[in-house]
Amino acid sequence: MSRKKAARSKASGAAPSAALPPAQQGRGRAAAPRGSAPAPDLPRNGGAAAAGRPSLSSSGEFYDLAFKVMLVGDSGVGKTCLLVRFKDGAFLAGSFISTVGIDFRNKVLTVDGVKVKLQIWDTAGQERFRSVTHAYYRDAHALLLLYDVTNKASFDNIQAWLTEIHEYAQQDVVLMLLGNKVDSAQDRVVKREDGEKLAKEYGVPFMETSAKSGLNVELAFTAIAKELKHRSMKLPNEPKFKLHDYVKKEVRGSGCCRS
Ligand SMILES: Nc1nc2c(ncn2[C@@H]2O[C@H](COP(=O)(O)OP(=O)(O)OP(=O)(O)O)[C@@H](O)[C@H]2O)c(=O)[nH]1
Ligand SMILES: [Mg+2]
Repeated sequence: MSRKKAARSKASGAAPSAALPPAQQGRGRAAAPRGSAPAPDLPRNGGAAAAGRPSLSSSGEFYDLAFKVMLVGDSGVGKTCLLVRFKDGAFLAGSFISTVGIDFRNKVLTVDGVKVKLQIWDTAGQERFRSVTHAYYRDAHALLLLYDVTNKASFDNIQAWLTEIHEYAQQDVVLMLLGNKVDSAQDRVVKREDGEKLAKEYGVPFMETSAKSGLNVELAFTAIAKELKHRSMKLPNEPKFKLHDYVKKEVRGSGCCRS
């Protein structure tokens, strides 16, 4: 199978739900040594509170399903800022503090009346932490792969990231490509059409985001949560959820600033 075809095949298939043990709730950081197994060990089968028994998150919120989402991409593309925007509704302005190792935050969303907890792992984009990141891929139910629209190299590296994802992530992982920092219109070097073309080539949903303005940030995580929820609890007579169609319908252009 060619790399492109292989990467494309990852975007399809069913992702199971997962229960998070209480120890993995809340916020955490783990800088695993080279090649070691990651701290979180989320079951890929079985589903959280699968038998209608909700679990309680560390913030006191009940949830029905829990999934692990990973943010990946070059250093500086805005992974940490995207997570902070989603979790806290704020933008981390000022000097850039590169992530060391790996960090996570939890957020519970309501998706079609179901409480879905996302445990979101923020990885370090720097090359020297790559082996740490590799160890976490296998437990991820979804991956948000980011590039920076003001940084051509980060876009050119997307193919290498997809190869890595193909190598280390589960075959049925939900994948989405995000072109971040669209608020910096004057510094843009990657056109939206180029992002769309690449995403189409690999068969993955795509949207442009801004951690600064909040554009499409909520949507990116909600779309992932919806896809994972639908894969794990398909109700009888419920129409099939189509992630690509949902993203196309809901996505906002960079001309406006709605989150
Ligand atoms: N204008 C603009 N700047 C952003 C945006 N997102 C992040 N930044 C800036 O980009 C820099 C890097 O952001 P981070 O979120 O720390 O980048 P990262 O991908 O987590 O980087 P690593 O932790 O090294 O992998 C910071 O100076 C942010 O303020 C955005 O949407 N718009
Ligand atoms: Mg970071």
